[in-house]
Amino acid sequence: MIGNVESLLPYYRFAVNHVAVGIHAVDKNGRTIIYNDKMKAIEGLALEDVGDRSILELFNFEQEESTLLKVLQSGIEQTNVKQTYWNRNGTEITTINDTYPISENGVLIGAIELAHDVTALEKAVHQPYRKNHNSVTFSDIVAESTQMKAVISTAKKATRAKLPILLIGETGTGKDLLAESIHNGLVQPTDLFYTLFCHSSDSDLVSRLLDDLNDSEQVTLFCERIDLLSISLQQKLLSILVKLDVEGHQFIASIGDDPVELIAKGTLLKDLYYFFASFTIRIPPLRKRKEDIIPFVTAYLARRSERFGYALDGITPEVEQLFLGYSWPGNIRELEFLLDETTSLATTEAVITYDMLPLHFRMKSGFMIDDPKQATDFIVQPGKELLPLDQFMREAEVYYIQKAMRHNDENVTKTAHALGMSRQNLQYRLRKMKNEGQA
Ligand SMILES: Nc1ncnc2c1ncn2[C@@H]1O[C@H](COP(=O)(O)OP(=O)(O)OP(=O)(O)O)[C@@H](O)[C@H]1O
Repeated sequence: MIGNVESLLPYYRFAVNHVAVGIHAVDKNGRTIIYNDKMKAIEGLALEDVGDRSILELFNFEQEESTLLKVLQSGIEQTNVKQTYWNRNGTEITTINDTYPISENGVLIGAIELAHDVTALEKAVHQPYRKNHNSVTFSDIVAESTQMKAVISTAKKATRAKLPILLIGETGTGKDLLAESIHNGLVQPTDLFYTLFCHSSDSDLVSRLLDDLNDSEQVTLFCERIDLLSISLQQKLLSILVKLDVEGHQFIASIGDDPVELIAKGTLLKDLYYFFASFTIRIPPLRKRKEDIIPFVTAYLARRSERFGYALDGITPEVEQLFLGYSWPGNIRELEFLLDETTSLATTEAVITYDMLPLHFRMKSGFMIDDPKQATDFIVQPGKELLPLDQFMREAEVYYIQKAMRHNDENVTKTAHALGMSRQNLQYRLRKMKNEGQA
């Protein structure tokens, strides 16, 4: 250090308040002693607010969730910890924190937290393509399977055809993404991409269409999920489309099921279907193109680590097998949400393991194995003799209880609660497993 501490104080003060990292230091009683400008900006508080109060009073988190307090109590540093909480103004904050104990002459005197604000990034990654990028293109679409490659190649032809386009696919298969990519790839570009969200309960939305679309502009009108509009609104939409149908506009619509079935059920107006049906693209559900699952996971993790600098860059073979076996009724959207949920809890892990997956998914993926052959393979292995049922059930019970205990940090009370049994009952089974050498 050059110069004495006193003369350096103004420099330290300046540095602390201009650095882009939130700094919060507390003394050994948990009282705030440093709270810099960036931290105020992150947490929406002022030093006067922080003054004499302890951390617990200021924020709505439980004692065990405050890393500053944990470090103060344990004396052990905690780095790369992600925290999402609501401050006293009710604002949601997500930070990645490094928290260190501060000691002098071997005695713990306080703790300091360095917080990187990732609130905005966290929100942005939720809808990674559509909300983030101004301009989604075909290269943003994961398409490893032959079916998806065919979809992209047909969609590219549609950019030249100057015909209305109908996108057919289950929820979450990527119809919106494809519509935007088509718009951005149009050989004769339009001025505006306008989405008509047909699942809004606002019945005026169709009426407003004519006012919203300015005569002078050429528009790509994407009518999202026309099958969710009432038949009378579909009639109204068709009459507007016919009026608008002049050279230069591009019309795209999407539906969530087979059009013949929708028409038969009375949820899709035949004439509206004919208006769009000149160029039809079917996006298959994810369970029919499993080759896209792992590439999507890889692309998702790469994008995330690029943004946050996380180490998480893969999944274990066990998770891969589970993902490939599951039927994904919510398609890519369901996979994306699952990855959001799993990675938002990750801290320093390098790969996603089975134990990191949310319990609801582990439960349901156990029952919703898509391929019955694969489901059988877990239990009935070729070339192996079948176990008697009661032995199989005993082994399954041991396996399930061990997993449940691990998931609940070996806490008997929590595990018993999660398994819907009494503490005594679980303790009895654990003792029995131990005596039989299974735990
Ligand atoms: N092939 C893909 N590659 C990358 N991301 C995808 C792909 N398919 C879907 N997604 C992502 O999955 C999410 C759901 O996609 P999208 O909203 O386009 O589905 P959709 O078929 O329009 O669903 P809905 O019918 O419910 O509106 C989006 O975040 C989208 O970016």
